[in-house]
Amino acid sequence: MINSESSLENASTRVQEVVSDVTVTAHNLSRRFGNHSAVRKVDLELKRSEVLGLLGPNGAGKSTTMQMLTGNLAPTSGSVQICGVDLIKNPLGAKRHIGYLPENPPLYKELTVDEYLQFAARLHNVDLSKTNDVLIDVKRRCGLEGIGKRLISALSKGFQQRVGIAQAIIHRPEVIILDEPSVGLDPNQIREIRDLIKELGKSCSIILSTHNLSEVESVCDRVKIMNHGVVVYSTALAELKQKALNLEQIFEQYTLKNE
Ligand SMILES: Nc1ncnc2c1ncn2[C@@H]1O[C@H](COP(=O)(O)OP(=O)(O)OP(=O)(O)O)[C@@H](O)[C@H]1O
Repeated sequence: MINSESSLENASTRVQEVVSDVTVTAHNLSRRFGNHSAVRKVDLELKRSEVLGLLGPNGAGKSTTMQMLTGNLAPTSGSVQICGVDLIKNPLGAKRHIGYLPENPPLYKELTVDEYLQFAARLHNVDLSKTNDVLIDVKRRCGLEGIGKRLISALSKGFQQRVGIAQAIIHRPEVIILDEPSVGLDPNQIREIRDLIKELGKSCSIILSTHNLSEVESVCDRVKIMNHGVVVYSTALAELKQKALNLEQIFEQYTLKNE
């Protein structure tokens, strides 16, 4: 009896752990623009410390999906839960757990890095008395030490992207959503941004969108390929490796055949 009770307790603890381990759940997510179906019936689940890549050609529906996952665009149908909070019923509660870098980072380039990050901290309700410490920490994490007084307009594209990521993580969200984080960067900047994403992925859940297969292979644990608004393929990268499958061939197979 004692054994079965304790095993019940253990099972219940395990269930709680499994439940709390999931940070993002999207079910049946769809979005129409007039008659055009931009995203159809996307299901998605993300765990802590997992990096998910959304891969797809132009117009596949990646940005639309991310805008719905971050509460920036209302879905036509479907549901999203962020850390157990329903994004549609409780948007403010859910958004507290999300950091978002949109395709066009919302930078005020006439501000210095520090001024902009202070502004971002206010927007994310960071405790005023902690702002200085938070800025020091986020600049360290994003490799922005020593450039707090520089105007954002004077920074390279790679450093501007770091500032964009810094504003997304300033409130230490559990879920980070990055829309094409390395687009327009040179190879060195791409490597640095990927290293940063890998580092962030150790403690957060990350969803990133990209056209770049090598980006998925170097930073993601799982990939979903989208085409014409639908998830057409989904796998763990470890499984691809184990089966010696080639992501480029799979991408072509699932995105070219319906062109
Ligand atoms: N506000 C909008 N109004 C009308 N159509 C839209 C709108 N936003 C996106 N679309 C359409 O929805 C489809 C999906 O677009 P989306 O930007 O999500 O694709 P994507 O995969 O992110 O593409 P890209 O890689 O080029 O950024 C496209 O056909 C696009 O034209």
